[in-house]
Amino acid sequence: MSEMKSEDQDIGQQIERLRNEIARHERLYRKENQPEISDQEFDRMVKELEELEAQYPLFSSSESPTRKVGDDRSKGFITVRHRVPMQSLDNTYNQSELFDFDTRLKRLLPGLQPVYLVEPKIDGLAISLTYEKGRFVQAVTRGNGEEGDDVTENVRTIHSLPDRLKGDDFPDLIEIRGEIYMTRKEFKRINKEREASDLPRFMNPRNLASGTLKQLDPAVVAQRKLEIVCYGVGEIRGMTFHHQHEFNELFSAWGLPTVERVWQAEGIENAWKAVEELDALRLEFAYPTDGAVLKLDDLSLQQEAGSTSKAPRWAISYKFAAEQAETLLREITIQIGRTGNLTPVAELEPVEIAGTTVSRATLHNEDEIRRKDVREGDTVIVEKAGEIIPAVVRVVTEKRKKDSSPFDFKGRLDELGFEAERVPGQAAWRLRASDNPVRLRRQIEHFAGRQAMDIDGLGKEIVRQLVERGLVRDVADLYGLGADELAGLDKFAEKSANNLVAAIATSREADLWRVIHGLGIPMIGAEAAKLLASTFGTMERLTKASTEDLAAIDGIGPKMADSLVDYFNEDANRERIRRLFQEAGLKMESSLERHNDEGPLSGKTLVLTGTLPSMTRDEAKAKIEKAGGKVTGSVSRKTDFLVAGAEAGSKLEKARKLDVAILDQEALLAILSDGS
Ligand SMILES: NC(=O)c1ccc[n+]([C@@H]2O[C@H](COP(=O)([O-])OP(=O)(O)OC[C@H]3O[C@@H](n4cnc5c(N)ncnc54)[C@H](O)[C@@H]3O)[C@@H](O)[C@H]2O)c1
Repeated sequence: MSEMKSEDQDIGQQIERLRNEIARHERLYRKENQPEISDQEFDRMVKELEELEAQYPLFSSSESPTRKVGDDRSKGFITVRHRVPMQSLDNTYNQSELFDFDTRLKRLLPGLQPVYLVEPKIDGLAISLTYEKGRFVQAVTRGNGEEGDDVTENVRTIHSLPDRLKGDDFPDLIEIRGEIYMTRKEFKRINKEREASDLPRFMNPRNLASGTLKQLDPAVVAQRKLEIVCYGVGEIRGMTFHHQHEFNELFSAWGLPTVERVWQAEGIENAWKAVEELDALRLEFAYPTDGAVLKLDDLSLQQEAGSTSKAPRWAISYKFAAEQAETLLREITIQIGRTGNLTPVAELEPVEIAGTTVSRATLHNEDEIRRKDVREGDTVIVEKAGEIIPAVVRVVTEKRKKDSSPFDFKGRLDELGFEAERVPGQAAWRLRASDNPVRLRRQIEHFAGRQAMDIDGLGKEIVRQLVERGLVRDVADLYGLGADELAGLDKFAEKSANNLVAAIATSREADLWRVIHGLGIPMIGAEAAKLLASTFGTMERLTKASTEDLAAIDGIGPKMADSLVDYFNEDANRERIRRLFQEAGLKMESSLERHNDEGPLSGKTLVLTGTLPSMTRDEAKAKIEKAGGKVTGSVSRKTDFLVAGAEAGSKLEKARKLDVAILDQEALLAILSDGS
């Protein structure tokens, strides 16, 4: 009996761990647009959870990610309820499961002779567009399926989306369901531009499209070209349809962008042929695709089949698998990150995957190693998808050597002499001692990098020697280095030493955001560093900010705010910043759109709309910014004032709905004159 109990406990814990891990990846994917793992790996985790929940119904829960749609809602947007919920789709990567779907449907709908519609599965973000009497009125993201974010203003920047539908035969109201995406060409263009301005690249078109759609300023959205494809409907009032394929035909007639090719297939064998045809064609489409969607064409049969809490029973997506290869895992090494995070890495017998040679793959963390039971000397399946780093998918257990034993993560850290601890509530381990030489090296390399202080000539090899010889124990020591000390390093000429001293000296003038990013504060990348620099202007003000001040900034989440406050509370970090300022003489000021925190509008967010009697919008914007205010493009709960001129439209309505204070030109000028 007691044995049963402990087995139950183990399973319960396993399920809980898996749910937490899935929730973490959902957040990374949907809210931060920075997935760590491939979609296929994510789907495998969900499947594993589904199987466990089916086997142990005791632990099933309506809150489980297997029953709920992943949530994309974010701060700064108004939430809108969908008239008809937006669901997910069941998915499979395997042909026999696709045929099982057909069998299940036939069991559910006896006598069914299915006609399937096979459509490309666009890899973007789901969107619901409301048209009233042929006029576009609102765009809402999927959100949690029941309610999503109102992104109407951002969606209006999409040129290919008509404001008015063509023709004159429209329903009174229709929710059109589609997918927002970015073309590969536009993705490449933006990344190239970012590289030229020394900004980090985006990972893939989906992440970039998703980050763009959730920008609070439609002007930024307009600079990045988003596109849209429509394929389905939610609520319809005043028009009747009988088949799914009618939507595609009608959307084209209305001038809405649709998928260029759909297949109508009788029976699952023909549907499978269509899937194969689609796979051969899909790279020619303008949008990224990650699979095919099979839907019953007959709408009355769709209704009869119904849906689960997460997905319809009458449709399924077949996803095209990422490329995989089998190879030998020689050794598991531990990589030290700049924040002291310890990541296990699989050192592999080099193998060719998707045109590149792969010799290392991430194992993510201790829990992942345990979950997959990956051991040194195992034969493993490795996968590379898109631009995501290669990952070990599973072990080929039949090829496992008899004498192998499970990998002991903690034991390996002890062997390596790492003083480390598991970060509370996370799967990550982090070094406790900040003076670990490898961590110090990573910190200095990061500090000197192009994305941070941009110190030319301070490469990995020099850093290694500086640390080994004890010349640099902290980044602040770099500024005390003399040319003679540097000239003493191996293979380092006098001229290079002088150049390096000069480059280090120049970096004293670097903008504050480079210093913030260079410090290597966990979770704070270059983009966040820029936001912080432009908001606070000086390091002194930033270090005094409270968690609430920080979290109130658009683009700084609560976890980032906590991380900053933790960093500035640690004595060693305060001392580092003091030395950088007082001894090394770093300027630590920002010339990014400087913030006036004493002006009458300091800390306030304003939106301009309509025509003002005697000021252009640009003039008004400049005056507001000079007074310390910020001007954004759309009204949200964070807006303090709406400045409304003549012919103010939907923004005025929205401001009234949200109880945002409304100013006319006179009232604005009165506030501005308070400060002069
Ligand atoms: N890599 C990660 O860390 C990570 C994390 C979370 C989710 N994900 C990915 O997201 C998926 C879950 O997201 P999901 O619930 O949106 O499921 P999904 O993307 O697999 O399928 C449902 C969605 O497909 C879209 N779609 C595209 N073309 C369509 C068409 N022709 N007809 C109908 N719908 C179409 C719709 O937006 C719909 O909401 C996972 O399966 C995984 O692939 C990845």
